[in-house]
Amino acid sequence: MAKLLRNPETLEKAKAEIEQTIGKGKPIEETDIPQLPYLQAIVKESMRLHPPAPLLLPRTVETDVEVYGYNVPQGAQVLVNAWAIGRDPSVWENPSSFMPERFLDLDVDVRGRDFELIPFGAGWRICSGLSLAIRVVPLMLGSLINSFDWKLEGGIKPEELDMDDEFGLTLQKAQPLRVVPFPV
Ligand code: HEM
Repeated sequence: MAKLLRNPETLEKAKAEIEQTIGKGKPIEETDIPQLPYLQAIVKESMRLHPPAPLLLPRTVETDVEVYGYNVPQGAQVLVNAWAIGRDPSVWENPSSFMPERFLDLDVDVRGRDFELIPFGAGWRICSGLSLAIRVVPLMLGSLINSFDWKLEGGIKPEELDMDDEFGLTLQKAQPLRVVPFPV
């Protein structure tokens, strides 16, 4: 929601997609999500820039291994920086720009298959709530977009909205998002 209020033209495009596909103000069902590629692209782009678990979960190396010329000894604790991977300029064009459009023609998924986008981790210990989350997050976001018009509180302009992250085991928005909903 913060990304959309910071980028009103993206919010308008998402709204238009939902209105054309489902109808203004109508409730969205889980089965509608595959028909909403732009909404899904917004979720991917938000997770690329702000992965909720920025360092995934720590791993311990079982045996000595060499990775790209680096020796990683048995017993070492390894943290995978999904936040940095999502902003790597050698992988992503204009990495810090919020551009959901980049995913419309890009076959990159969040299910742990494409290592450039791993908000749910990958491998044996991949998030076990992934199937639930990838259904619920677009459903929730789409419902918020289609049920209300949104305004930033206190006359704040979109470009003034603070988008800093606060780092920890999970990633939080440094400043809370304050918005006023208006029923459509
Ligand atoms: C947008 C929502 C979510 C995100 C981005 C997310 C992300 C993650 C990440 C990054 C990990 C660590 C994976 C790794 O280190 O490779 C993880 C683990 C886990 N997640 Fe999620 N998660 C989400 C929602 C959920 C939900 C809804 C549930 C449960 C209903 C859940 C349950 C778990 C569990 C149990 C683990 C530990 C798995 C293990 O260590 O074997 N997550 N999640």
